[in-house]
Amino acid sequence: MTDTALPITVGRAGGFDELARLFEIAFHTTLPAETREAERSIWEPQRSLLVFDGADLVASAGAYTRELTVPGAVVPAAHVTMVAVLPTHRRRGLLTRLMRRQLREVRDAGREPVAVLWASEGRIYPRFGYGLAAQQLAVECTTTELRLPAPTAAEGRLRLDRPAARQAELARVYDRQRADRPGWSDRDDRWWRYVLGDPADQRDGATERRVLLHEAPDGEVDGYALWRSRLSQDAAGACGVTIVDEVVAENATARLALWRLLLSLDLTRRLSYRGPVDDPLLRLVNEPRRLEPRVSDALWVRVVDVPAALAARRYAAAVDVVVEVTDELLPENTGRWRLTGGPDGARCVPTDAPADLACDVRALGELYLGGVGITTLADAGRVAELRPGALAAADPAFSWHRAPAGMGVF
Ligand SMILES: CC(=O)SCCNC(=O)CCNC(=O)[C@H](O)C(C)(C)COP(=O)(O)OP(=O)(O)OC[C@H]1O[C@@H](n2cnc3c(N)ncnc32)[C@H](O)[C@@H]1OP(=O)(O)O
Repeated sequence: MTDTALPITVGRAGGFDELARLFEIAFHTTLPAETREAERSIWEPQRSLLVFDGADLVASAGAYTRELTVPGAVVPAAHVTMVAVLPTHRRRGLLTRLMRRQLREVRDAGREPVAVLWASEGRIYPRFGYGLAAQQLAVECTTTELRLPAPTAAEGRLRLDRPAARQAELARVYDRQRADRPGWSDRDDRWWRYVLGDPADQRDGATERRVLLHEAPDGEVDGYALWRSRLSQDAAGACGVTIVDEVVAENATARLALWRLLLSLDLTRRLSYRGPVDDPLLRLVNEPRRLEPRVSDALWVRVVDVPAALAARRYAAAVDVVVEVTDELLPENTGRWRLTGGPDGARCVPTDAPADLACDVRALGELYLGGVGITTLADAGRVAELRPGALAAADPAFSWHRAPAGMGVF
């Protein structure tokens, strides 16, 4: 059943509290005051699409205006968020209408070639052309079984501080790394305040968040970790958990020093951490299986403008391929596109030439950050090879030297 009776309206400044109420019901939660203020601080009312039934807000879909690192480039990307439909109004097509409207607006504005999101459930977004572009490694492990290599001689030093006091240094390290980390989003001052905000009502019995900084021998900060801990006791004594939210290191020395401390904190026995699927931690510890890594979903990418998106990223090897794309929601994307390029740049133009490969727009989203091979998608029946050899030729070009990773749910 499709509910076309209720109109879609645009959010207004001052309207956050009714959105918060919808969010609380749809996500089975309460937003205590501090968290609510943090969410309000980043909300963009003009990008908030809302559906009212009488006076009641019953559905929403929003977006943040941010940049996303993609292989070899940084592109504007609609960061889709706050998607919720009231239980009394679900499965009537409201989300479908909101997604169509949102994609149409992003496309027509012509500024953002892709949209990106973290999904609460993986089955919601493929029908709207979103592909799972980045996975993450979830680590919940016992640290006492793990050993790291000895530090190198000129290691630098570690310092502890309050994250907010070090925002400028964290931003510098993050920005230097961001350029080559597909899936990371930019953080302006407002976003840094949000990321470092650490509302007391969200700590779930753990400490406030701390920052561990690594300083190179010349005193420059070249790595940091945001972490907190939660102490607990069992019959044998203290068995706290170290909860690591973010590790950003500019070199192997800094990374090793940070992890050596995080994995060996007194009174802790366990670690909780989310990282990229190619996280160097897997290569640092002496017993990788003891990290008990689990792969789960991270970023979903929706290619909104096929030629603009494909031309915006870089390719690891020379590529010259004609792709036949289908897109039910944004028909301008449907057609044959010739992509040429390589590590220094790319072009993507419409063509009448025969296609080498065929796929839907969701598969393009999956491929976009270089997190999965075209051959893998072909093996899953999601990309068709129309010219023998086309897959093997295109596969190395679409890959990237770093696995994509999402940096924080938005
Ligand atoms: C980026 C983010 O914000 S992610 C957060 C998403 N929000 C949530 O998870 C909050 C709780 N859930 C909800 O608010 C709603 O159930 C939503 C937003 C997921 C779905 O909204 P609805 O208005 O019910 O979706 P809509 O009616 O348009 O459904 C479209 C289709 O998707 C299917 N679908 C929608 N949500 C789900 C789901 N969670 N699981 C399985 N199928 C789903 C519907 O069955 C329907 O399929 P059909 O066309 O074959 O009948």
